[in-house]
Amino acid sequence: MIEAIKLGRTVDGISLLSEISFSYAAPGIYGIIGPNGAGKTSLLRLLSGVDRPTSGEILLDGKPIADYPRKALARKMAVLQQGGLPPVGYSVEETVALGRYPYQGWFGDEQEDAKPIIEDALTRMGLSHLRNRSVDQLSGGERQRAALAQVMVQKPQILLLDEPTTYLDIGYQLQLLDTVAQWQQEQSLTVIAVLHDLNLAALYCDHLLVIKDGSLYGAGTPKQIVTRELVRDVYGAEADIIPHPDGGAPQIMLRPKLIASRNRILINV
Ligand SMILES: Nc1ncnc2c1ncn2[C@@H]1O[C@H](COP(=O)(O)OP(=O)(O)OP(=O)(O)O)[C@@H](O)[C@H]1O
Repeated sequence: MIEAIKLGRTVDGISLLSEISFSYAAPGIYGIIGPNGAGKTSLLRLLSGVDRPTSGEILLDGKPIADYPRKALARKMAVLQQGGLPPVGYSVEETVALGRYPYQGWFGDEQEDAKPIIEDALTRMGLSHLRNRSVDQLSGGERQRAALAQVMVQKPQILLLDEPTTYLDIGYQLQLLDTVAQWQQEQSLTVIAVLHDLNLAALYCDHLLVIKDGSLYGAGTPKQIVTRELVRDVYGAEADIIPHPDGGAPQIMLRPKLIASRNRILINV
């Protein structure tokens, strides 16, 4: 269980986040949405323990996150950073294996045999054939999949994802989110994901948190949250909302101001 209590963060006198509270007790996929600069990444950095809140606190299974030693925290929580892995010169397999560090002693030894765990992650992410390739020779999408394989072998209970579909084409966006959703169900994970694409957020998330100007704008199921009013108030855009044919998740049909007149011109050409 992860609980945020009146979280706030101020940097150099500027408030980035204020009074953010929520509590995720059950496993599921929890999305964080909001416009550019709203404070989504800042919130994720607080949840992961990278940054400290200037007010409020985060409890992980009832204990303040700041009280967890680094490796103990890493056994509970893994983070897929925005942009995935830095392009360092390790092979894909070595990079994925780095995810086992919370289980290793001083000399890199560990009690469990990690090989099958690493093998499983490489297979699931379609990386087996690239195992010996240097990470800096991967495409952006392959690097993102290697980053997910790395956090998979970390075997967390909570997975934080910051824009996991960046760099991915639509096929790989679905593949990555399907993998996360399957993994979430198999392991009863709590996934907290910052997502820009509202249609994907509505399709994959059980619950959405909307951040606007550093404050909580709304929270609820995708059907409650993804509305015409949200698109207008939060993003300043006009849209129709259409239920997805499979399951009815709300999907956004954007209505740019110029498109109607532009279409008329194109029809006349
Ligand atoms: N260390 C910092 N010092 C000062 N301002 C910061 C710092 N980190 C972030 N900000 C500012 O805080 C605001 C929120 O940033 P954040 O990255 O959390 O937004 P975001 O919702 O993730 O945005 P995006 O969707 O564009 O990635 C932005 O205006 C950003 O410029």
